[in-house]
Amino acid sequence: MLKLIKNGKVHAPDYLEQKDILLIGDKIGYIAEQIDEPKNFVDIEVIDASGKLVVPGFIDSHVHILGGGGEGGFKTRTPEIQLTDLTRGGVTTVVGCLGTDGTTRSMAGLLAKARGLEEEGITTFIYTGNYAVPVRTITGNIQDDIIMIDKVIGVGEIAISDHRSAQPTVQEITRIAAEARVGGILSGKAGIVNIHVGSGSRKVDFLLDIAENTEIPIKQFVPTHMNRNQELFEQAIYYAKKGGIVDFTTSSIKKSTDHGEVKSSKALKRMLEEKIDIHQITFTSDGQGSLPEFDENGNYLGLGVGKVISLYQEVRDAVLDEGVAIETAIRVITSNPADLLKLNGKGYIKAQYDADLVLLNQDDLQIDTVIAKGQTMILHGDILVKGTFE
Ligand SMILES: CC(C)C[C@H](NC(=O)C[C@H](N)C(=O)O)C(=O)O
Ligand SMILES: [Zn+2]
Ligand SMILES: [Zn+2]
Repeated sequence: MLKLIKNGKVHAPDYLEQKDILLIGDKIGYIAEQIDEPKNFVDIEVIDASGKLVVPGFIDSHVHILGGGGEGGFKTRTPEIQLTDLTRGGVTTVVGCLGTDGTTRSMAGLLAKARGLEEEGITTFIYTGNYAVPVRTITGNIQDDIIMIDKVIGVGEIAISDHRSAQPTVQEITRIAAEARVGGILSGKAGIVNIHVGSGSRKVDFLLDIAENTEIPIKQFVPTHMNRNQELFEQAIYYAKKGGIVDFTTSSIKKSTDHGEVKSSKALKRMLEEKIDIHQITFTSDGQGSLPEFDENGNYLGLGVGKVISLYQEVRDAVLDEGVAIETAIRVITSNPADLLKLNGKGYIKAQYDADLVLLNQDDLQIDTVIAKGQTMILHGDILVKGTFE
């Protein structure tokens, strides 16, 4: 199947100005000043991108695709994701994870859901484990999961500094990172440890300790929710200046009880003002994850549900409200997760890369068209492909 995307302003994320892009099957074939349909040739679908920006498909590297939650009892177990929850947010690659509940949500279920979404048209990966330590794997061993199961790219989300964590020791987190790292090395994967950072006073002290006192590189960890309250966000700046990766959660509880969360778009702006390298920053949505609230004694107050749609909304706010350049801001949901998680063929508009693209209206930066693995999922605002049960 051939698709020709004409006249778009391309942010690959580097700005390539106006280019035509020829998609060949599920790959980007050619990018050139001008590509015209030959006469008397096979059928080519032409998409006119005049007045549009063309950017790489978005990567949401922390989504509870199987559903999550449960912190308020069984009725608060959140619903699993549907395909268009992802594609409406421009997401063409997702990394699924489990959270607090590793009993009624299993790794087998997470892998099956990831495979289901892949069959429905997007690219999926998963982290093995959930909040708990020891890590509940598929094969019984972290290294074996990463080496033997294609979709497993690392471990997570492992909870620290949280009243819902397993209260792991630094040694336990070190051992998990060591196993993930070697599993990654032996399989050509990132072997990243996705760390859930709670509201506890120890913040990411564990990770600074490990980076300081072991051979584990600081970039083996991706600590998420680093904008969940002001004091953690201040440490995020310090942690990034030590070379660490910082991930901000774009879904938000409106009235957060944690001394107020820092809106992701504002967090990004502040990090750039602090001269942090953009390549160390990612956004994830925590989609379908629960956003529970607890009082200072850890009593449950209520919960919301994360939304994938917030991922790009926060990037758009960073551009429109905080004055961050689009080719900078877009990196946090395209080339940065692709590079950090070693997602081959993802995150860039380049020949031979996967045909994952999003077209944005030039005037309001709203999502217009979404193409995943060469298939048009949304065209000029119309949803063309829905999930099996949508
Ligand atoms: C960052 C805050 C607002 C949300 C965050 N969500 C999760 O970690 C996922 C959730 N526990 C689940 O298992 O579905 C939290 O609970 O702290
Ligand atoms: Zn979390
Ligand atoms: Zn989560």
